[in-house]
Amino acid sequence: MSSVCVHGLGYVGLPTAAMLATHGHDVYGYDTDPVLTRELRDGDVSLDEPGLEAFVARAVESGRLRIVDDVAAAAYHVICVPTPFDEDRREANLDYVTAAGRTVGTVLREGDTVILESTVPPGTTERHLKPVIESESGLAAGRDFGLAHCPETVLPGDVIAELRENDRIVGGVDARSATAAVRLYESFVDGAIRSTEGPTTAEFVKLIQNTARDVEIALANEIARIAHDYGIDSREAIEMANAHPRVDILQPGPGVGGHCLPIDPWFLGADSDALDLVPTARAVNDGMIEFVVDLLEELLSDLDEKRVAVFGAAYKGNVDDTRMSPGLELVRELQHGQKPSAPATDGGTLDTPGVAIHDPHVRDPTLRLLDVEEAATDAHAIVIATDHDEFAELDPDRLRELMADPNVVDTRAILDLERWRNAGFEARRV
Ligand SMILES: NC(=O)C1=CN([C@@H]2O[C@H](COP(=O)(O)OP(=O)(O)OC[C@H]3O[C@@H](n4cnc5c(N)ncnc54)[C@H](O)[C@@H]3O)[C@@H](O)[C@H]2O)C=CC1
Ligand SMILES: CC(=O)N[C@@H]1[C@@H](OP(=O)(O)OP(=O)(O)OC[C@H]2O[C@@H](n3ccc(=O)[nH]c3=O)[C@H](O)[C@@H]2O)O[C@H](C(=O)O)[C@@H](O)[C@@H]1O
Repeated sequence: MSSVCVHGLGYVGLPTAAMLATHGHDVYGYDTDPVLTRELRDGDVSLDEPGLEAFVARAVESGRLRIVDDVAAAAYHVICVPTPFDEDRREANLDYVTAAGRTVGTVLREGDTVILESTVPPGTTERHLKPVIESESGLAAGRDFGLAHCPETVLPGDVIAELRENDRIVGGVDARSATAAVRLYESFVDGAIRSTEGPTTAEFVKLIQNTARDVEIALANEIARIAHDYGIDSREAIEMANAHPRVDILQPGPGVGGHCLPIDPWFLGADSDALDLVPTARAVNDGMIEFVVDLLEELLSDLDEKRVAVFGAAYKGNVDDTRMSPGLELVRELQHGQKPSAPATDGGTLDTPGVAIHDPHVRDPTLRLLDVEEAATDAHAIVIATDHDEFAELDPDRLRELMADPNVVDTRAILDLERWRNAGFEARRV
């Protein structure tokens, strides 16, 4: 077993650190956010991920996972820092990767191995991270220390199982780097571990996985819009089509959220002009908000002076992550559509009298989140924007009593619409 310093204790780094500790490694969990590290030392895991809090608590209690505020020297450094998309410059923001590389460089020793897990544009490990670490440490990648990219592929909502079960791809800057990185993953991964010819291929593979899913969802979304024009239920049509052994259409919805699928296609295009279908798919997915507004207008004819309750601020069901959430995008769209006389947003919060937001999973003080009944009171329509399990259990009879008008748009096909219609609702479904 080895010593490992995990850089970044978010959705990816925290479960990875706990997993490594569970498998006998001596792990230092390092994060630059002192509030987060203090909370973690107090046993407080704020991420809404099934089983994660207990998993981390066991790793900490075992003494093998130490949450630290100062970077520690270790045989392995695993970098799990954010790589957001810079909307203005239309490129990946690699500042966190640079900072992590510098920090690693201050404690790096000959024989150590550095692994970048963050999702990055092709070429980042070789052309960006390598020179940063080399100049800070005075050591050479491949000769003095190992350097590899091993993209993370866990699905939020099932992270602990997928960390163990998913196949992994490892791309080292040389064979020794790859061997060292593979050895670390072999200690806890049940899936296959494949080595690629260099880190750039590994970076590319990760990006085409997420791009493929984004494009496939775009097809489902376009089918939903076409089906609407024919008065056909797209969900039923898709289910029928998927009975064919070689057809597997995904589910339409209000668009694609999260901080991966909507941005990774742009990372893929960082150094290539060959993207054609991919940006079109992005536009189709982003355009679904407009379609949801169209469905609302079908029900309400005019959105002026109407109160809409958006149920679901998280980007998908049963998670608390609101990054690039279609539900919040819909809220913004509805706010912009309000008459100029309507009250402006409140100090940057997503809050106007005409739009109410409810989400039982999200705890975000910058959003004025209401409970179910407050959100529904005097509303002219409810939009189900996220497929949280709780929404399938909503009581249409009670909601009808509270609402100004009983209308519902179910963008996730999670409601029993017959029951809602029997309760007096006018309903639309994406
Ligand atoms: N969330 C997900 O489901 C998945 C994310 N990824 C990728 O993994 C990477 C990390 O994503 P998340 O864990 O979701 O991010 P996150 O935002 O949840 O966590 C990142 C953590 O890194 C910390 N940090 C920032 N700079 C640091 C530095 N220089 N040194 C140490 N810590 C630092 C932040 O304080 C934060 O706690 C991203 O590249 C993301 O695209 C890949 C697969 C799945
Ligand atoms: C190829 C793939 O499945 N990638 C995963 C993805 O996680 P993420 O939670 O973003 O994926 P997701 O469950 O497809 O959700 C993304 C978005 O797409 C929407 N969605 C998803 C499936 C579908 O049929 N229809 C649909 O509209 C979701 O509601 C959500 O808004 O991106 C993760 C990442 O890279 O961060 C990656 O680790 C995960 O394995």
